[in-house]
Amino acid sequence: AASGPRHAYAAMMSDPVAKSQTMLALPSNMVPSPVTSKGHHCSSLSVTYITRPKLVEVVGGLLGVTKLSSTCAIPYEHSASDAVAANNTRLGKKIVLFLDYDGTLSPIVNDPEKAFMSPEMRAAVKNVARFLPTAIVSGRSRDKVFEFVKLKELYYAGSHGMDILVSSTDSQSKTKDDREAKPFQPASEFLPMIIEVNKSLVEATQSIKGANVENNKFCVSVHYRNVDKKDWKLVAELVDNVLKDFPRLKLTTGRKVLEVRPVIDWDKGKAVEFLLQSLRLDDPESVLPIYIGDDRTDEDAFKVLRERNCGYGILVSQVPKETEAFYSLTSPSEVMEFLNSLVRWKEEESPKVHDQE
Ligand SMILES: O=P(O)(O)OC[C@H]1O[C@H](O[C@H]2O[C@H](CO)[C@@H](O)[C@H](O)[C@H]2O)[C@H](O)[C@@H](O)[C@@H]1O
Repeated sequence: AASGPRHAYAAMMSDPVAKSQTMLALPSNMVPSPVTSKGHHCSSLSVTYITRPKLVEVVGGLLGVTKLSSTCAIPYEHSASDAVAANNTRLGKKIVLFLDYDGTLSPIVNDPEKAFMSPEMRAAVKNVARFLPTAIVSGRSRDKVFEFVKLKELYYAGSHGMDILVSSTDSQSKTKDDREAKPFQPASEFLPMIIEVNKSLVEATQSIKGANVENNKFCVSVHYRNVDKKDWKLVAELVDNVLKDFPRLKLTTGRKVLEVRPVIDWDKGKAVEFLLQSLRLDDPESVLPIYIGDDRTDEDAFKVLRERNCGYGILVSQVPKETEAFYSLTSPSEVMEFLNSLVRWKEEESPKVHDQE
């Protein structure tokens, strides 16, 4: 999913939201039912599409409470053997949560510097992290996303997973130097190049009203949300022109944003695999990863979970989209409700933990 069209304008136009508002209407025959996809172990359909299950179905399905109407719902067969394990889900698995930031924990706003999460959302994330290992996986730089989230108890993967901090006490590595947490940065050699391309992109787009370049440490975002639509093509051409001098950088797209990043084979999906391994949570028999995200780059993570047949992607979207996710929620506020549902369920499951606090 992360490898898109080579040219910026083609990438912009392949974004269904950018193309046409008329595409966004939800067909009446698609409400509400679960997501299905080709290639999954329990799918009998050949087309990937997403529809909108009710929040209660998402929560119920993931917690093994409510049986969904689809053959692609939940692997209930695990419940009998595993339910006795302490601190586990009703499916007998420990849930690990991966959360994208923009559009998932915070609403999309015009100014990327003002994409604050609400205090209520922060409380929900803090609460859920009391019970479940929780990681933020963002396209922002790790420092920037931490400034927004401000929760020390989480794991953070910034720059689309190219900057991951796992505390040494949680990681597999046991050498004495590991007392200090060290970030895992697979694109570190690209740092000087990213500084250079950031400068070139700022210069190239400075005359375009509303264009905004954001340095995300190992990748750069060129925002066109506030650019007059007639100038989108120009923005794309300018970005393409800059990239001619940087053959080791590639382009991906997000929501009204062109993302410039190293050509290395690393994305949010790889970051999820890395975190699961580092946290020793990569046993699919005992761990159920859940990844919630709204963007195209989150598809890499949904795909990893689907292909490993070990967890569930939840797409945050108000409109039907092709996706590798398994469920969808419509907005950050539904994400918050979902997190609060997880907390309530964990509190019911382990009243002693709750009472002690
Ligand atoms: O992986 P994410 O955490 O979702 O980051 C993806 C991009 O998110 C931000 O841009 C998006 O949100 C902005 C604030 O709501 C909005 O103005 C912009 O149009 C969206 O694309 C962030 O600013 C980018 O750098 C990230 O690449």
